[in-house]
Amino acid sequence: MVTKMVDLRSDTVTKPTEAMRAAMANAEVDDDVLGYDPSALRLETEMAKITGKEAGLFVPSGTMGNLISVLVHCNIRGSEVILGNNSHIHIYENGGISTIGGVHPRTVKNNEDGTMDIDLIEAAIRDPRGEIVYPTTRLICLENSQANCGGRCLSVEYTDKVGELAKKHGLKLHIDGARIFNASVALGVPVSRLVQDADSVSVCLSKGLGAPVGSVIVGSKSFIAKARILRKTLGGGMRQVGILCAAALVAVQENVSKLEDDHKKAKILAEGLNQIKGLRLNVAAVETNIIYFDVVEGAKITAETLCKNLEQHGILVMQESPISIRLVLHHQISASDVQYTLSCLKQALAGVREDTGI
Ligand SMILES: Cc1ncc(COP(=O)(O)O)c(C=O)c1O
Ligand SMILES: C[C@@H](O)[C@H](N)C(=O)O
Repeated sequence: MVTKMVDLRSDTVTKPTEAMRAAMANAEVDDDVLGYDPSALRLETEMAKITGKEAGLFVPSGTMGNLISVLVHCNIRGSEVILGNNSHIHIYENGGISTIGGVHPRTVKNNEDGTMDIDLIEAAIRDPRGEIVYPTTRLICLENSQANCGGRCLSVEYTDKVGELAKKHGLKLHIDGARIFNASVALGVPVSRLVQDADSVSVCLSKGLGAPVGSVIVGSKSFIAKARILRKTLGGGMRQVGILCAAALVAVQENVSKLEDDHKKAKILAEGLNQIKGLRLNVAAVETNIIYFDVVEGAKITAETLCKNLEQHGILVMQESPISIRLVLHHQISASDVQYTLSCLKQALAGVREDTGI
């Protein structure tokens, strides 16, 4: 009988803390579509201040935050956005920028470190002289930290270079900052400096910060005014949303300081995984709270079987491919959970044949 649950599927799985529940129960609320919900206004003001932008807008999800941002910047038919081939917007958002917004994606290969080569981004920008045949490039999207590359952090120097490139070509820059706080903590750079050149940022409160719901888009006042209208168009306008914003405010106030511990636990887990025969990963690539590892050919177990084995021991993980598994740390994973996970993995891989050369 499983006596312990260790949920490493994602940092989206956290449950609201008692402080969040109390804040929700006592939240000051009003009609947010009419622009009067005091808790929403407080959260939006706080997020604008933290990110160094003029204004913010609470949205139900990071997916909607990215969609609204892209559609505001690319509001003319035939617009094209340059984004990573391994980006969340391109892979996990149902192609919403195209299916809903009619925006054409132009992907550039994400490097292992989450970046896209600057020269390849520039080469992807359409030549205006070809406008009779080409879409028109209007936006560049970055993702920091870059989830599918293993939670890798984009440096402030790199982000500034992309910002300069966007300005040089009259383009806008959006940052999918679902985990921008993780990047800020890992790099030791304030969020406001990391996103300084961005025209818009979508920040998830429901990931490492542990809020039950929501994201905040930040940008200029005029950008946010357009985003507010589009949020309503998409059905994201909510009434007494202060109930959710009150929990999100607690998350911002109480959980940013816990992110460093998430990263430390991820590193300890990665180093432990690296000692287990049959598993392969790059420990140096673990910069924040996300770990990807492979179950190598020749190990006596497949990734699928290993996930089932772990589940039988109360450990939930995400299988990402026939051989790779993702683990995501968050503030509700303890140091003993990390050790328990390692002991279950060691047990599952015990007896890997020496001749596998792994
Ligand atoms: C990098 C990144 N961007 C955006 C999202 C979308 O957020 P949501 O799940 O709230 O739609 C996620 C994950 O959920 C993500 O990992
Ligand atoms: C899978 C993806 O959509 C989600 N953002 C996660 O990282 O869990």
